[in-house]
Amino acid sequence: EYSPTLHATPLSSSPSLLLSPPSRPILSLFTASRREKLCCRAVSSSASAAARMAAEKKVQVFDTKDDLAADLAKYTADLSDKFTKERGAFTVVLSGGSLIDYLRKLAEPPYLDSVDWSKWHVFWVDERVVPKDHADSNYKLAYDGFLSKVPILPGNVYAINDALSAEGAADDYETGLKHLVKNGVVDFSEASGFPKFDLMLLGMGPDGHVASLFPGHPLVEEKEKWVTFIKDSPKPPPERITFTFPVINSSAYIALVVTGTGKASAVQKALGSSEDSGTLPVELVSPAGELKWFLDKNAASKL
Ligand SMILES: O=C(O)[C@H](O)[C@@H](O)[C@H](O)[C@H](O)COP(=O)(O)O
Repeated sequence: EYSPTLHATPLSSSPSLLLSPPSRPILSLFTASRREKLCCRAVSSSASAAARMAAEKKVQVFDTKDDLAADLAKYTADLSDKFTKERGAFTVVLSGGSLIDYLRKLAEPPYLDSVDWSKWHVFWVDERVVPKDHADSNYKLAYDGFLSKVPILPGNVYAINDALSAEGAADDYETGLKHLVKNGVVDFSEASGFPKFDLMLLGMGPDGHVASLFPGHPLVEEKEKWVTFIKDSPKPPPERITFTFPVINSSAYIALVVTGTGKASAVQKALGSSEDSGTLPVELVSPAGELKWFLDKNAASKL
């Protein structure tokens, strides 16, 4: 049995969420519709270890945000089919931020009907410690922009227990994950000793943070916990819970979705042949499985 405290509030009994206006993508900002792969190749040819790692990364740059969203939807739907067939379940980990908007095409044909949504289990790589109907809640962001538009079972949506403190919510989430690993819903990596999610959808901040793992913060070094908490996040709100790097890096697939000029320097550090590479949290994203970067041309402008 799943841990009841890990279950999201049933969506149908959450009137404040149902009444919230859906967050709509501002499509008019994205003018071009022609899809153009500016690059779909390994970046870097230097002989250093870091460059070799970069060369193994898959990087795709899209001309428009709409093109990125179309490809991300196909990528996610293909993995949903694969894991549904292989494991009978598909575990998907969401971030907050702009990522949710890029999932919008999954809630449209053909995916709305072709994806077996009943097999989806949805988690958060990080969550702000606020009520689920609060404007800062990553759950609310995902519900308004994605979850309310697709038939995922409410019992398969694992939000934090928002009645607890940051520390309590992190412990509770980790305990819930342990149950889900035990009953086989979430896969387990024998190699790392950490849960192995099928697909993690990550965003990145302009400072190179992923999840709520910020540059220079000791949480970046966490090696034992699955889920931990932060009370001094430099990005508001300050109190959050977050998956740790060992969990992130045990994933079967990670999509890093990064757009906008404000991210170009961090992208350059992570993927280019920059001298001071290795200092950003995003550079520690190095899964046992596949890592694919989805960039728009602005984020890729310094490569
Ligand atoms: O809760 C959060 O704050 C997010 O999970 C965070 O890690 C986010 O993914 C990045 O900050 C990128 O956000 P943007 O894509 O909005 O820049």
